[in-house]
Amino acid sequence: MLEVQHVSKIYEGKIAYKALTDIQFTIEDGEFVGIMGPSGSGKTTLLNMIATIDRPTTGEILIGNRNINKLRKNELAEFRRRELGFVFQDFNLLNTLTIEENIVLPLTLDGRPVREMKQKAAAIAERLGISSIMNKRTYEISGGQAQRTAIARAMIHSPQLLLADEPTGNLDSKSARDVMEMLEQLNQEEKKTMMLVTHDAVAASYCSRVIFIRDGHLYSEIHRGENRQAFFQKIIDTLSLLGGHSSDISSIRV
Ligand SMILES: Nc1ncnc2c1ncn2[C@@H]1O[C@H](COP(=O)(O)OP(=O)(O)OP(=O)(O)O)[C@@H](O)[C@H]1O
Repeated sequence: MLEVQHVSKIYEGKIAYKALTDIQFTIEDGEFVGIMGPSGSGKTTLLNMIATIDRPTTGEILIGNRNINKLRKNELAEFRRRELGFVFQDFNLLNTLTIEENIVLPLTLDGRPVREMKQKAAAIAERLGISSIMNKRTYEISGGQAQRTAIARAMIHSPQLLLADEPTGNLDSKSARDVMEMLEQLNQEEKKTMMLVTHDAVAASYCSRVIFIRDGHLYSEIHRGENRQAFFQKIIDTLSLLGGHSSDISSIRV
């Protein structure tokens, strides 16, 4: 599904900075993978390249067997809109629209018929437990509901790959857990392929695999297995070996 092949990234400037060095990994169809690492380790840089927002200096990225670095600008925009879904820390919802209008936005951009949009929105809202807030505005809903809305919007066009950047960053621990359980369910029951960048070890413990990067290098990866609590502990242990600031490691709230 996703192949990151020998990817390096140098930010040119007065002093060139190598943010990523020879990163190589694969995400299979239906996997749920977390990316962790100390602040400045290159997580956002990596995500931006997979999101087709930025390009590697060397190396290739393939999504569903398509080499995204070979797509032209207009092809890229379409690829991003149709094949990828995005969930961000600050939800990125439009305040002037209702929840339903926010959810159908990707289909609106693709010019789909209104009836089809409403049907799809109703189905996904039901799935995510937000049917009752469809006519509300963004300022009338909670953070957890806002993130569920953002997930609904990211999934409504059935993208190949869902990318999430600190999706629990602005949520209290209860809402964070709800959102992660939702993502876990979408992954397990509907086999959605997901990649999540996070500082939050609890959020990462819902993934099936976590890849750690340090100073722009791949450091290690660990697999979850059956027990999420044990996986959380393994994540904490790896983070402490990785170093970085203690603020990078979220407080313990399994
Ligand atoms: N546009 C840019 N130009 C130059 N250097 C950059 C640019 N963007 C990021 N960097 C540098 O590349 C390194 C990796 O940054 P990146 O944002 O990918 O880290 P990160 O792991 O996402 O950090 P955080 O967890 O704090 O968000 C950092 O040292 C950063 O200063």
